[in-house]
Amino acid sequence: MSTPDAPRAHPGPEASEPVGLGTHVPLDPTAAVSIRNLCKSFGDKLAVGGLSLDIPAGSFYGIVGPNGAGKTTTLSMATGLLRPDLGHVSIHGIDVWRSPHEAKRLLGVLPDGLRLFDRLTGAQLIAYAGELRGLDRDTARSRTADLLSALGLTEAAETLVVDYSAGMTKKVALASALVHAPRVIVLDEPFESVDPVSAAGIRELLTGFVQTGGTVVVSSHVMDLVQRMCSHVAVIARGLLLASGTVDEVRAGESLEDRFVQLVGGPQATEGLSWLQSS
Ligand SMILES: Nc1ncnc2c1ncn2[C@@H]1O[C@H](COP(=O)(O)OP(=O)(O)OP(=O)(O)O)[C@@H](O)[C@H]1O
Repeated sequence: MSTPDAPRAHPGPEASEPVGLGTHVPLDPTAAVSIRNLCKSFGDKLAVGGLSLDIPAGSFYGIVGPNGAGKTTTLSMATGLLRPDLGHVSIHGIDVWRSPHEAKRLLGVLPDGLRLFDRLTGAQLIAYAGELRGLDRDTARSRTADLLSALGLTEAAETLVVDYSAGMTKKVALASALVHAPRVIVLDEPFESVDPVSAAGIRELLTGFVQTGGTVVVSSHVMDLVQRMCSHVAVIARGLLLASGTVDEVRAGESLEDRFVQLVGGPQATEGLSWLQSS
């Protein structure tokens, strides 16, 4: 069996066949996140069709794929938010669906489209999230102040979350996911709606987390960002894993964006939109 951070596949440009670990390979307890044969359908729609992946501890792992590829569904199942039809996931060796409380203690999750208690102030929301995760009040408050400062939200600490902009809401949700000091942070599109300065601050925070041994898993559509920020990447499409490994292994000498387009298929034809041409 290959090591957790070995490349899982290097399919050629013509290949878009699913790759990955066989369903018989057991969960890897040394991986930060180990996923085996995850499947999920919504009615007739197969969203995730048997996906297996090991995310090494200490990696900054990007999950990329076109719209509707199954990224959110996979991350939701991997973090205990959505029950899989089939398959297993462990976080540092703890089975997410057999021991959800234990596994969730290790996880900080920023889901896509998260609903927050937006009638609380930013400071109240983060401290509340900390207390829900078992922190005592003083620790929750002092970590809240640290996070507000790190994310540039100190001035908005006493503002109701309902009055936050989209980017500020994203940042306060991120702070709420970090306050209990998880070992693995999973973020679905964390930079959406976030201005470039705030995005740089979030990147710095996440990079620092990885440097101290934590693991970050992030889904994104921005290939350039993933190429610069992540150590590893998995490409998924149609609910299947197409390639995974270190960013350099997956992009194989090309830009990640070019490699991504080769793997998932070229741009959609726009000939049918001739009526949209201005001349
Ligand atoms: N609750 C749901 N009910 C029905 N279909 C769903 C549901 N959630 C996801 N799907 C379908 O499953 C497929 C995968 O969706 P998912 O949201 O996981 O993709 P994604 O890769 O995160 O997409 P995007 O990049 O656009 O956010 C899509 O075809 C989507 O329409």
